[in-house]
Amino acid sequence: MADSEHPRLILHNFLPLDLCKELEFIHKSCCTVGYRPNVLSTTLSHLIATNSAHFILPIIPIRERLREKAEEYFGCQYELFVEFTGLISWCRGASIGWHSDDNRPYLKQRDFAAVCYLNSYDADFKGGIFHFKDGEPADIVPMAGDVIMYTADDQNIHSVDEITEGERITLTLWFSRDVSHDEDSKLISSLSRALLGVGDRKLLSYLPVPGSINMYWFPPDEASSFLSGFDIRCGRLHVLGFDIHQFQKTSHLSASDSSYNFELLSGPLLLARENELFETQFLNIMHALQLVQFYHWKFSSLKTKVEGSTPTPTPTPTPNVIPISSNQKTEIGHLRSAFLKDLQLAEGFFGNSRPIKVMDYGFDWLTFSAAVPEWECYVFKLQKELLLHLPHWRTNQSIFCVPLGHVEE
Ligand SMILES: O=C(O)CCC(=O)C(=O)O
Ligand SMILES: [Fe+2]
Repeated sequence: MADSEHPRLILHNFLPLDLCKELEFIHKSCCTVGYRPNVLSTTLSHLIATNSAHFILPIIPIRERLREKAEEYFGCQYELFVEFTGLISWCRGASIGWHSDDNRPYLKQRDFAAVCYLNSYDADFKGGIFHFKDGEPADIVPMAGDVIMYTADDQNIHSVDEITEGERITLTLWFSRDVSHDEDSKLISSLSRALLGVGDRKLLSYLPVPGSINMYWFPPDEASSFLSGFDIRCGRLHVLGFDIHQFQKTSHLSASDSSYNFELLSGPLLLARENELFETQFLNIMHALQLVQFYHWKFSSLKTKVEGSTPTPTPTPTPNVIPISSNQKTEIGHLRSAFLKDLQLAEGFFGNSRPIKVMDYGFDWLTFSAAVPEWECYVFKLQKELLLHLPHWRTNQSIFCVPLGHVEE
């Protein structure tokens, strides 16, 4: 498949599709504006910093398998450290010209790259084809579950075509032979700090806390004034048909008073859709977004449950939905114009993808409200697993899968 001048490896169907969907959910719930134009990213350190460290867990087994695969294929058994792990998405307009991945003085420690495609060309986005400058295979059409690995030096100069529609999502890792660039030790110390005393506030510990507002503003150079562009979290909610409403109205909203409005995203919120308000309170914008993304991820199974066609139908609570008053409608409109200054830009950035059309087709609040307890179970289980893993990670100063057997629900 590869020659010795261009060491590279292509693995088809390396990741199961349900895992790809899970990672997509994590990214769409937690990402910030990224390191390149029109790129969004979710780093492991950001997950830790925003009280979402439990989302690291689904990534750990893949990370381990990829490191083993790289060591085996490139002939460096037990020599590699993970230098960086991140979920990365490229939205409309993103591209990268010919480059090697170690092409900056501060990137010289990078020896190998692994890119896992979490969604597919054509079905989920257009453009975004990967090209190697020399050697075979030359062109890689991203397909969910496939992985490419290559040396980070100039034996594997590559480029990615511009994304013209949709959002192209990857899990990307770089490996280094240099232990001083091992990300594990840094992650373990921030994890230890973040989870200190977690036992005392167990019930709150899996609820996300937003990072600073400018991390979520697109384009990033507008984040000093917030006069144009949009908040990516509100943008994601908007393209899925949701608006936000302030839980408790404390004073008259002014769309021009941005600092007041931005604090509002860190406080309790309600979700609205068309002419209805869902009365379940969310802790902040991250919490609301996570629920919407979870609903989106689990849509089919939630729908099946609610419709009672499973052998043991789960009883679902009646959703607390009320009609929106005209005052509330005005307030919702104010929030929308404060956080989505450029509505068209937001729609173009995230829009036109298949799952959005699927959701439009079958939305109902009953199914949505069924997502709330399911989401709680899911994050609580991850949180428990994390707390069981952490002592082992601390002892070994390494992040790895600990065979813990069945973790109680
Ligand atoms: O996402 C890809 O296919 C490759 C991205 C890339 O070349 C990079 O991030 O350096
Ligand atoms: Fe690259």
